[in-house]
Amino acid sequence: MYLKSFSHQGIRNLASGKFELSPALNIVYGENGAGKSSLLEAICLLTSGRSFRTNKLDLVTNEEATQFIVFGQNEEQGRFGLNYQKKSKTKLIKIDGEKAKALSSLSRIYPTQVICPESYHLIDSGPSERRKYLDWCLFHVKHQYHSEWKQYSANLKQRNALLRRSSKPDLEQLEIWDKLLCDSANKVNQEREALLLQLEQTVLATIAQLNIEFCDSLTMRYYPGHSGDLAEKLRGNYQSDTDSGFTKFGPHKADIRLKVNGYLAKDYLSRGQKKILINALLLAQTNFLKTQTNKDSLFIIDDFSSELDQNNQRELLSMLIAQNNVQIILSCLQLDSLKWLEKGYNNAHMFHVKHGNVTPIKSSETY
Ligand SMILES: Nc1ncnc2c1ncn2[C@@H]1O[C@H](COP(=O)(O)OP(=O)(O)OP(=O)(O)O)[C@@H](O)[C@H]1O
Repeated sequence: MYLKSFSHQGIRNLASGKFELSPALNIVYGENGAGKSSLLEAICLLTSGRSFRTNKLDLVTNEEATQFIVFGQNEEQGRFGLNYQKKSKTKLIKIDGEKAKALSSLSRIYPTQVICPESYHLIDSGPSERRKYLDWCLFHVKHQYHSEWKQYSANLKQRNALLRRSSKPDLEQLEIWDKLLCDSANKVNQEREALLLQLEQTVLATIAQLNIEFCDSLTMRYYPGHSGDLAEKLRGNYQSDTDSGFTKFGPHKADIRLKVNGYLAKDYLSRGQKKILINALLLAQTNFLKTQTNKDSLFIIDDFSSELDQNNQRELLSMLIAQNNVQIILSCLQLDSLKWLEKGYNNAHMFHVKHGNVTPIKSSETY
């Protein structure tokens, strides 16, 4: 299954448009400021309900427009889309003529991976990016996980509300909420830990396929957001949790400890090496998903040539193309850097972007 066609209206500097996509490789090219990232962002909004550049949808909406609309079509769902209204801040999601409540119904259709300058947060930033990485897999692989996580979040919210009610801990009430929180935390931790063990094997296999020797010794370990027993940890911190009005320990603070040669990847690897590892981590997720659920993925790569050197670009793109389960949409400034692809850029669908206008171009005319 792949995204066959895509249409957009009211997105940043882009003029409205509709075009057909290739199930394999799609190349978006054009000068700086033409609108390439905006186009990729629009596709990402359709397939994940989110932008990879901002969480403020007002910024994505054309400055003179009151709304944006993105629509796509595939064989299974028919037409599906997202409409955002700037004034009321409402999002309307439609899948095959039916209204859907949550953005998650869009992201279930196409598991979407994005490689962009912000992807590097996965290694360099705090734990939340790594939790997202793990939860992304769980979301697509284990359907019950979404409700288990929602249950944990609801319990956490209640406990935090209780902490804020008074400057003295309400011991009786806290005990009740701790029990519920620990039960739901156990479920979340068990799912995450089990999945990470499996995922680590796929990551190592992908690293071997991509010949990333500096990552031979990579380990991925789950840290559940506390040491020792969670119930005890919570009990030992009643006063400090009440002072801050926030629960300090639990799966909402979990992390994946990524280590190479025994050191944290963020402290040990060079910037270039981190980029290569992140690509392998994302590619591994895609492979994992295929083996677990038979689902195909969409891979969005923004500003392809600036992110990796020529050799690594080739390794990554060749491997993505060889997957057969990945639809690729990449943007670049110039096509020269992709001339190593087979004649006609592997029959890619090509899109030239100029001053916000997207024009499909025959690949044979540009090669
Ligand atoms: N809400 C908006 N409304 C109208 N135009 C916008 C809006 N947000 C950004 N722009 C403009 O859209 C243009 C396209 O930006 P975009 O980042 O998509 O370009 P790009 O082709 O990816 O450029 P680069 O190669 O330099 O990364 C920019 O000139 C930007 O100022």
